[in-house]
Amino acid sequence: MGSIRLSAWTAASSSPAARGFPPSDWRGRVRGRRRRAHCAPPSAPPPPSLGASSRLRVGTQHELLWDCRGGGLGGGGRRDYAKEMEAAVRVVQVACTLCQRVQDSLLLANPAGSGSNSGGVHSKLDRSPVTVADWGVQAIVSWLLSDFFRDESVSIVAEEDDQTLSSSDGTALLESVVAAVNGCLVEAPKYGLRSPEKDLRASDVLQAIRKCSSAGGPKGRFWVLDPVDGTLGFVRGDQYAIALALIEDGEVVLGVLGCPNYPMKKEWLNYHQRYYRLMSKVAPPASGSWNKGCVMYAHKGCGQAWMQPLVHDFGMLNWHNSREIQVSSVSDPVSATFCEPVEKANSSHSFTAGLAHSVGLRKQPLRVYSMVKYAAIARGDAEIFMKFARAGYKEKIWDHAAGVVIIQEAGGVITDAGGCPLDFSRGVYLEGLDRGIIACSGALLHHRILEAVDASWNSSTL
Ligand SMILES: Nc1ncnc2c1ncn2[C@@H]1O[C@H](COP(=O)(O)O)[C@@H](OP(=O)(O)O)[C@H]1O
Ligand SMILES: [Mg+2]
Repeated sequence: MGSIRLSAWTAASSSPAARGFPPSDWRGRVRGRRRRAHCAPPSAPPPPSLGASSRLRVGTQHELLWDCRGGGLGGGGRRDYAKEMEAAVRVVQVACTLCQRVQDSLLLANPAGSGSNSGGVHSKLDRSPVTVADWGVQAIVSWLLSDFFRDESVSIVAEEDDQTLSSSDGTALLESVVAAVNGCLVEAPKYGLRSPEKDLRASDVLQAIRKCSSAGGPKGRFWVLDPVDGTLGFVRGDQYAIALALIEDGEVVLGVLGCPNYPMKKEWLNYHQRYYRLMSKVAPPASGSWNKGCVMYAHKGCGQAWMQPLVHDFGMLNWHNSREIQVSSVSDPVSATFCEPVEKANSSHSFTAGLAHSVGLRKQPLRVYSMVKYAAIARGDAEIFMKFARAGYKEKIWDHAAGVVIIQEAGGVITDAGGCPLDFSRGVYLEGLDRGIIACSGALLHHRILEAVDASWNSSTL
């Protein structure tokens, strides 16, 4: 089982970030594979004082989440995506509930969380795990978004397809997915959403899953969903995320990250881990008994990112519980913490160890499953995220879209290793990605990591 060192999380500052703009020699300057010749410098978020006055309004079903001046309706012609954000946050909250229930039952069936094929964990063609939660989340997100935007066509790019469920071997699995979906949709009103008039049938669920077959691209608007990001963490009772983003004309305009095992305060992580390990041995923990997770969200150009607790079993979604998040102000490598995937098959631990050494990072890396790493950077729990996949691996847009916009709006910087913004306009893959992904709380650290990559790339085995 992969290591997770959440208990080692240090008290990195979450005070307002020192947000430098990228240095002037920002453009891709590197040799090496996958290098793009030119790219625009990454867009830096506006300082918070420049028109980012926000307030939460609570009221009708379609209330605004905030008034992001300058980016709001009628403000400089840019849309504020309030309706879309409202829908996305509510829908991700429902999805988190579904995931928590499925994870609880998986752990009850298999307390060791070995990730084996028993207890409802199945294998995809690439041998990665998939569970009822992956299909269940995809079905409810598809159904709820389509219902929320009744008059508009909703286009979704998402990770799962319906082949396994539609096959003759998939009947029992499909039944489990349908039960999980209906069990959550019936509670949609407490999240401010509509329930279906009657339970969805298997064919409705399959149709909702199938509907998520958009191929993305440079034009138009589509949602991007990773129903359970970090499935390995999910089946091991560890961190995972539900990631939903909206892309318009190739740009991520809003992102929502549901992190059901990532508490509102990092100090609670320790407690969560111990509690969960203990409880999963004796009985399924009542998901609603305490607020163990959070949902983060941001929209492009607002200069702000937000976090709210998960809605628990006896609660209702309440926007007043949201609070602003910001990246860490730490810019000294000695005090900085970097995170990376748990699985070294997903990112070279040896290469990042070399980078860490040359930049002067002293702390042990935090190895965390899923886009919770993006959440950690956005909230100031860590300063750096690095991912260097093996040559030939193509990163998918759903693994990054939501996290990228949340980090940027919280004050961070994220690019590929050549300093170019990630390109979400070219289908389901991040085509043209130069070597790896680097996210930092500030431009200074980011610049130093890029330089270290340049200096060590040619002698690496990547
Ligand atoms: N060989 C590989 N190299 C890099 N990333 C990979 C990979 N195989 C899978 N991944 C991606 O890494 C994600 C998990 O991220 P992490 O390693 O940070 O926890 C997976 O998301 P899913 O779990 O949604 O499939 C998957 O998209
Ligand atoms: Mg993923």
